[in-house]
Amino acid sequence: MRPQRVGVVVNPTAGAGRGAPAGPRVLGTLRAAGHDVLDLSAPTLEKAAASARAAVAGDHVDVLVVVGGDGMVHLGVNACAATSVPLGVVAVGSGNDTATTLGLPVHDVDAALAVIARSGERPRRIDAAYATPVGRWYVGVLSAGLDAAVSARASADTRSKGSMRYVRAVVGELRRFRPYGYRVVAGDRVWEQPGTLVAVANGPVVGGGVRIAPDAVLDDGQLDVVVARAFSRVRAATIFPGMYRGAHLRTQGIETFRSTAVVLEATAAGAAPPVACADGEVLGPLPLRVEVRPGALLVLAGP
Ligand SMILES: Nc1ncnc2c1ncn2[C@@H]1O[C@H](COP(=O)(O)OP(=O)(O)OP(=O)(O)O)[C@@H](O)[C@H]1O
Repeated sequence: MRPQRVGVVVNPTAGAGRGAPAGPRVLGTLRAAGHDVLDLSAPTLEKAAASARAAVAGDHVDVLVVVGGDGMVHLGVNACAATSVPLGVVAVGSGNDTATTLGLPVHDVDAALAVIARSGERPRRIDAAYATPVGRWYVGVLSAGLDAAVSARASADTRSKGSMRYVRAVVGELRRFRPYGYRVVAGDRVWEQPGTLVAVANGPVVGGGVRIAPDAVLDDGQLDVVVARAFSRVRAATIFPGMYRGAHLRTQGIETFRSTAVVLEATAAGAAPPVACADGEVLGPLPLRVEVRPGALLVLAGP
């Protein structure tokens, strides 16, 4: 990559603190390569997102590099989508689902920087999904089902550590689970019933390796919608492990369909669906409309 203006956003808390040492290494390596590096990091996610967006929108950077997990990719997507500024990813998070899907190095700062340097002149164009009325982009998966409730509970749990936090969240949400009332409209297809899960996938993976939409492709101009009917708590718990391999799609009552736009609504036929999250970050409550914007994002991910 020829010397240019590179904006960098570091999440020092990513990957249980992996982001902290990765930050100075990324900044130092890029500066040593002759780039004009602008550190856009901030003490909070909101401030970092605002400074990244302002730098891209104000034409202060030619490239944006995020250092962290899927949440930082989400931040980068929301700054770079529908612009000509490509996004580079140094994946040091806990899940790194988007980096994995893009075939990027994970937990290897030097290898990630090498990919960024190599792809600088030839970024890859991928689709991004745009959700309204929240006005947010995402690249991975939007979830508005039991998995979203679990991840919201896990993020709110500040007492438990590491994977214990996730285990507690699964147990807690399964205990209180009652099927949610959904109406999903995708093209001329309407799916309306009490259900366990609704996901709108641009990429295939969510939640640190769960292959929720194994056939989703980042640059096919389509969204893969995955819906699951109302399952009992026990049945939901037995289906879950197979989701890491995508085996859930063989389960009766779980369907998938493709569309370029999807509307998700809550109905009174079940409990209120959880607040939706996308790329692992909270997005907002239903109703939501999601539309794929083909080729809206440039990523430094090699050819
Ligand atoms: N200074 C900061 N800048 C950005 N995000 C921050 C900051 N401090 C804390 N965070 C939190 O970090 C979260 C994003 O974490 P990120 O996704 O980068 O890493 P991770 O959670 O370890 O990885 P993954 O999402 O891949 O599992 C945000 O939701 C935000 O709340």
